[in-house]
Amino acid sequence: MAKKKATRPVKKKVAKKASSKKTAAAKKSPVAKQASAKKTTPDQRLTAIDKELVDLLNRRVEVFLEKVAQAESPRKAVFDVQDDIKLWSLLESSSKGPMDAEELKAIFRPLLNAGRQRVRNDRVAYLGPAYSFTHLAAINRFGESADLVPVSTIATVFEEVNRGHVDFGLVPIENSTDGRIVDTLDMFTRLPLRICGEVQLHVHHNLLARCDRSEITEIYSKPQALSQCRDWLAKNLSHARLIEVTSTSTAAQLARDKPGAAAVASQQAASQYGIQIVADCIEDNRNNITRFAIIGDAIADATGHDRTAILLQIPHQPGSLSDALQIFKRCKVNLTWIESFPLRSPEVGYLFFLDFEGHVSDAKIKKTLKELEKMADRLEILGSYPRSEPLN
Ligand SMILES: O=C(O)C(=O)C[C@]1(C(=O)O)C=C[C@@H](O)C=C1
Repeated sequence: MAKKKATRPVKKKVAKKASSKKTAAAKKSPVAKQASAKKTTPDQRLTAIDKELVDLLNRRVEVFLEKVAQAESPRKAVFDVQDDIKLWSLLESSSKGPMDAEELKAIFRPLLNAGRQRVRNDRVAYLGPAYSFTHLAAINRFGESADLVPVSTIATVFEEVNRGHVDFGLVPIENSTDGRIVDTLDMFTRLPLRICGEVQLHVHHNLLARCDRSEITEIYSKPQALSQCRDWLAKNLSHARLIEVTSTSTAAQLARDKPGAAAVASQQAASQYGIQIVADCIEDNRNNITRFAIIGDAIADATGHDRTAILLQIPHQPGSLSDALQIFKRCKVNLTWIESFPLRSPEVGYLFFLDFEGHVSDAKIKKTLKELEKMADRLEILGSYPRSEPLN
């Protein structure tokens, strides 16, 4: 008897608690209401979840804007690194699956940016220092009033975007004389970032020095810039040592500071760092064009004049690449670029970077991607964005 008396109320209490929880949840959330009303179909429940998510996402942005408006230092509150750290650890500790923290972070990152973009200018990381060609491309695209942030390597541009420290990054991707920019393509294989635009720039190189041409013993520049002027340098300064650095503007700073040093760099770098132009337009190909990629989370709408970029891994066996290319032929899609990379050991085979005319929302691009997907070991869409014309 005593046992029964002791257990019954406990059972009742548990049952009461569970049912009161249910009622509270049902009152709070339409999704919970739908879930508890067992008659709904999965489609109806998905629609209800989506509606609730739309409201919650908008509310999160609104509350974020409220927090910024009330902060003592709004500028600091817009990007408070502690907020991100707190959120990432919440995602790690509270996700019960099926999504893991990394997948959730990929969803939350654009949500954080959506709030941040509403209260300030775009922050754009570029390969610096100031007046590198990437800086000139960034000024062309984002204007002088954007918050342009110089960083020292291409990898850092990617990392800054990936961490959400900036809205966009600008990196060189391809040059008409020298081909692919390996550091950039390699970063696309490492981080899940999108290409959301491109800028093409006519690149004119100059020889900058604070001494006479005959006194130059060393010439600094980025390997790509030295390569774009290879013939001119061999013909005119064969005695000087060529030294590779991370950018043309880093080279200009060295030419300013080191006796006997020269740089291959932009005309704007010469005036910024107070160095004479010893020779101008020294690029071997007068039509020297570099294409830069704008990386970020934004998805560009179709314009009818677009480009799509993908990463493709196909089985490492005879005929695979030919089969993949046949798909482009069959779907009448014009391929604009293809590059291959050996896979990282211990994997054997190649990863291909391709870009082609069209937008992911075009019927024939959808068909191409569907066909490629059937044969691919890995297919990632890096982005669809408007094609640009070269700027001077
Ligand atoms: O070093 C710079 O100024 C850059 O912006 C990089 C870079 C490149 O890597 O391609 C950009 C344009 C020119 O082709 C030369 C150098």
